[in-house]
Amino acid sequence: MTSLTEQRCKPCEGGIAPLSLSEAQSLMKQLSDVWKLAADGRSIRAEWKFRNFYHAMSFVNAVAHIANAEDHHPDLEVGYGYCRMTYNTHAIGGLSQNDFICAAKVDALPRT
Ligand SMILES: C[C@H](O)[C@H](O)[C@H]1CNC2=NC(N)=NC(=O)C2=N1
Repeated sequence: MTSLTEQRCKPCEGGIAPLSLSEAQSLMKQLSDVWKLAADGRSIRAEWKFRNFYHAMSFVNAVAHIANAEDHHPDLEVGYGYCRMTYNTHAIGGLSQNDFICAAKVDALPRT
């Protein structure tokens, strides 16, 4: 199995089925415990705490780099000392492999 961090997102503009709940549950095993699968299986969500605003923004900038490189973009809430992040694939109204690839790459970022 190729690890998620070694995979690249594929452009998605619809036309594929979202991952089933059991497919999503299986991919969750490759992510860190910070990621939670929504009860409806349509998104994944994580929250981190940081020392201050600057550290949160530094993390979010690294996430922006991943989003740009993969052309797949999280929904973000960021403020003093925290960041909350949701991935889903808007084009299909649910989860795709792209969401898990990006979440794994976020997991691999250094944390300060
Ligand atoms: C072609 C390109 O992959 C799409 O426009 C992308 C861009 N980023 C995206 N990000 C997310 N989260 N969902 C999408 O459906 C999506 N679509």
